[in-house]
Amino acid sequence: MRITKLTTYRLAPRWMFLKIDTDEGISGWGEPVIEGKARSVEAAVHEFEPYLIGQDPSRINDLWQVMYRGGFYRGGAILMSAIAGIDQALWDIKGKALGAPVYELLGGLVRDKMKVYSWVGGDRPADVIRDIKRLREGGFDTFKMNGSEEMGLIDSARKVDQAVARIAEIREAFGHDIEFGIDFHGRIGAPMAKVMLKALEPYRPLFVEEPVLAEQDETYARLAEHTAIPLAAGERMYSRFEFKRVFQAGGLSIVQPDLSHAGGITECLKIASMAEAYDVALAPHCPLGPIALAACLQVDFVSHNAVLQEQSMGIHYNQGGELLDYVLNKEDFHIENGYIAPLPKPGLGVVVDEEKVIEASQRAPDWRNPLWRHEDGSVAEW
Ligand SMILES: O=C(O)[C@H](O)[C@@H](O)[C@@H](O)[C@H](O)CO
Ligand SMILES: [Mg+2]
Repeated sequence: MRITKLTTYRLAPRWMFLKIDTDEGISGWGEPVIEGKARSVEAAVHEFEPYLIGQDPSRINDLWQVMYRGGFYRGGAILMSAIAGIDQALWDIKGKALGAPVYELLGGLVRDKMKVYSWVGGDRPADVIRDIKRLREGGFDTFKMNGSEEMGLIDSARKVDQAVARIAEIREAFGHDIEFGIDFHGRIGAPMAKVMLKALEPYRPLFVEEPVLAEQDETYARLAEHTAIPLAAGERMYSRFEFKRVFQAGGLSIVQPDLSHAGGITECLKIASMAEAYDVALAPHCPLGPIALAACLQVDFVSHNAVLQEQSMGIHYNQGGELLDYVLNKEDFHIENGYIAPLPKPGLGVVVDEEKVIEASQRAPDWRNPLWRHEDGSVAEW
């Protein structure tokens, strides 16, 4: 079998799908994207074409190394996302060619069902309690929400208290019938992270995510010494070479590689195994589309340390497109009591509605993340 063609489709809300065709009529789908920079990833995917066209798609390990090492310069959000989507599509082809779901090719299931959580609230969260009530009716008992709005490197007790009061209210409304993680998007620097974690501790969140930015990963170990709350990060780390630093330094209890950002299934399996050796849990990041989610699930279902799976149903980013809009086998993605079963179909397990994808890609918006500024006019982390 030989690779004949790579076709990319940018789609609402902020996704990109990749279709890889072969000369034997089997095609695979991947989702290479960085939110807000879809066109850059698209260019990177097509720059890999000369390395891929005419090659045997079954040699995923070799093609991965060719893409990673063959260009001299490597790593980073754009290149690793391009490799990620290509890698997913190659696994999809392999599974379809062999007539088996990818998790079977990886040694088989390590669990029967995977815990998923739901996002609640937006970037400036309000009405969270009402939304949690609604989502609980759909079976969810685990949630993630943003922890604060913009915060200065040194900021007021008032701002900390505001953020904490909301969490306190949620805990009081639901007691320990629900679990929630709090995502700070790196909005608080190291000095305020210490204050915030201490104030949040009595409310026992499941985890606190990106209390500080990934580029300050040396801080995680110090923060972890001051808090009993498990710390999570990883959506902005792109390879095992970056993850190795946080494993060695310690501090993270949960790593969150993104299957569409960190080199795909091939790379994330390795990151998952490294995490297991350090007793660190895995919770793949996935505020993206169905192919990205299917790729995450392949890794979850073969990784003993996978504890939680993010998914984007109803997420505030999904404006103009929902998780299953381009999926024909929607029933396979059914979530029951907060769990999803292994996707049964060969390959990644997603039957893509290609006609709809082609049609919708004609009017794809260019999603951009908001630019926030502090009161004094300086740029804030969003
Ligand atoms: O944990 C999450 O889902 C993320 O922090 C998510 O909110 C962002 O990564 C967003 O996708 C950036 O455009
Ligand atoms: Mg996050």
